[in-house]
Amino acid sequence: MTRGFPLARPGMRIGLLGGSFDPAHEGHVHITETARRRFCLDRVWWLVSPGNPLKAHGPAPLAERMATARRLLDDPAVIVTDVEMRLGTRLTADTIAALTRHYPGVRFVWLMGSDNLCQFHLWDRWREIAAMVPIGVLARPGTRIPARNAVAAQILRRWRLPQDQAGSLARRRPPAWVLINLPMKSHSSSAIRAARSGVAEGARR
Ligand SMILES: Nc1ncnc2c1ncn2[C@@H]1O[C@H](COP(=O)(O)OP(=O)(O)OP(=O)(O)O)[C@@H](O)[C@H]1O
Ligand SMILES: O=C(O)c1ccc[n+]([C@@H]2O[C@H](COP(=O)([O-])O)[C@@H](O)[C@H]2O)c1
Repeated sequence: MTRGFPLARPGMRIGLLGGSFDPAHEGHVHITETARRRFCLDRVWWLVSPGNPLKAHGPAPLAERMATARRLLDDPAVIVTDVEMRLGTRLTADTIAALTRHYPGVRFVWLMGSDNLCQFHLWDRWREIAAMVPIGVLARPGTRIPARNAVAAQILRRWRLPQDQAGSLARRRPPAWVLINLPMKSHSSSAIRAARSGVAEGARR
């Protein structure tokens, strides 16, 4: 196994939660716990991104974001990793292709909040992503209903599984996806950053 890469055995079901985690928050923890349970995952990897290809401004340094994420977690089944930086990939299609090559036999599931499903059709080679791995979508305040009618959701509608089949998602041959309704948490990294800069602004006055 390559140095710095998380360990995984063939047959394991691993959820991939990609994100800027700038910073990580309770919302991430909550959807991770729900995804683990509902999709019967052995592990969830938090792929701390070197930078979202669709976001104009770069995030805080990667090491800082990883350290904050690790402090927040209390579950050995959730691994915080900078594997995208190690692979040299930023685009999700490239990351998934590289991980599938590196970890033959591992069953990866891409995880995302419903806000991301709303703009999934803007991601690079999004149809390839849907053809490579099953996708688990977790409801997020404000986008639970819009996500059902999102462009990608419409195009992929015949591969959508009912929620009561979520436990089989990792075993499914892609395309396959599920939208999970859960008690939603409104935490967001941008709100945390805005609150911090408001505090810093106040302190300067
Ligand atoms: N409160 C939440 N409920 C559901 N999904 C969430 C929540 N917060 C984050 N996510 C999902 O977690 C993944 C990583 O999120 P990210 O690191 O971008 O945090 P964020 O809070 O969405 O950041 P920002 O506010 O800067 O956009 C994304 O798929 C996002 O949809
Ligand atoms: O590959 C793409 O085109 C693409 C476009 C937007 C977002 N993503 C990925 O989606 C994940 C969530 O991104 P973010 O910045 O909203 O946390 C993260 O892993 C990004 O790399 C990927």
